[in-house]
Amino acid sequence: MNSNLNLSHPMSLQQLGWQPVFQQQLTLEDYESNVIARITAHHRSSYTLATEQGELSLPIHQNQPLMTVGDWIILDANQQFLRLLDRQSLFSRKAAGSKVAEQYISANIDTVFIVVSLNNDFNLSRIERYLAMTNEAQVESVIVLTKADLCDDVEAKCQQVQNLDPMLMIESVNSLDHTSVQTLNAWCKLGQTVAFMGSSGVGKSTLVNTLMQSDDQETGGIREDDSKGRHTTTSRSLHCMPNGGLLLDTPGMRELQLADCADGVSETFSDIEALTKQCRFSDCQHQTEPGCAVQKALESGELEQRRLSNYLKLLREQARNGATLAQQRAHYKQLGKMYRNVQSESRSRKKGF
Ligand SMILES: Nc1nc2c(ncn2[C@@H]2O[C@H](COP(=O)(O)OP(=O)(O)OP(=O)(O)O)[C@@H](O)[C@H]2O)c(=O)[nH]1
Ligand SMILES: [Zn+2]
Repeated sequence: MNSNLNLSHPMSLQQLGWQPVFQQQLTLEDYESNVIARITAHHRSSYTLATEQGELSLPIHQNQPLMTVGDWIILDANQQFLRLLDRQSLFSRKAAGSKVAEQYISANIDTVFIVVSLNNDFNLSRIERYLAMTNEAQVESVIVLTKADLCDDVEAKCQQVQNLDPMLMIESVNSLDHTSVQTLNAWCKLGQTVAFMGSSGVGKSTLVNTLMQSDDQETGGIREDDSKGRHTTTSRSLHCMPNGGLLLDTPGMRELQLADCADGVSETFSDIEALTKQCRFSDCQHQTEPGCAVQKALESGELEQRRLSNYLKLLREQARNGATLAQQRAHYKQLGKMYRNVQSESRSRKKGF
């Protein structure tokens, strides 16, 4: 398979990730004169689209529906927006500071790899939370347990995860090892759209880099050659994988962490949250305080210790992931600044300043 496929070039619908289920949404006119396009990037005022004729840009207009990377749309022969095709799957989250506005993160992903490392990050409750998110988005998920090379009870841990659900697909890998990562290629076949999620440091970037490397090409990564043969980081969010699959990688997808699941935690542990409202002190830590309704429920057997521990743990993780998110944003900002500085420096040099 050619690893130099680039979404800016003309590609077949199948190569762009078209699935047979979308076919039934097409009209005769679509076949005859309209253009089928997939959104490959979402910019401030436009979308980048991939089509069978090559890349297009579509200005964002207020009478278009809310759309996101991965969406399939129909344009007329003059490349004007006609309609959005019904989605197979959608990741969304509530916009910060708002209770109603939804932000769309990605659409029409076939498989999400939930990446969890076999060392520090290994946590069944977290896996359950990610599964809740992928189920919500209606996406098939595969649990990828990384750092198998650093773990001496891989089998036992895989079994623990399998106990959550006998139907769950689980792969353990060493993300740095090309051969080990090959098992994931079963989900990255021609036209399959995949994405990665998981906490910071579990090995998502490493996995992506290893998977993007074909045997004959060392560059890997989500970089593409510009006309001068240099590597430039593309602003596109969909990338062709050596095996024919499409990788959907956006900051939004990477940031989809437990921090976005506060509601989910409250909902899952609504019994405990109800108890906390009955504690004598509003800032009760539910440890040794007098009049603690949570401790009382523990003593009476109404509440299981395991469940309480899990709840407190998820709350702590949420706080930690929230911090990581802020740190990540600062990091990206810094990178952007550095990149701009390098660019302006090289421009100055060219001008002979
Ligand atoms: N030994 C070993 N190290 C790994 C493995 N996967 C990742 N690492 C290392 O773990 C560190 C973190 O990996 P990353 O790929 O940056 O993790 P990430 O999930 O992309 O992290 P963020 O970019 O913060 O979201 C790096 O030093 C990797 O080399 C693995 O399977 N085995
Ligand atoms: Zn209490």
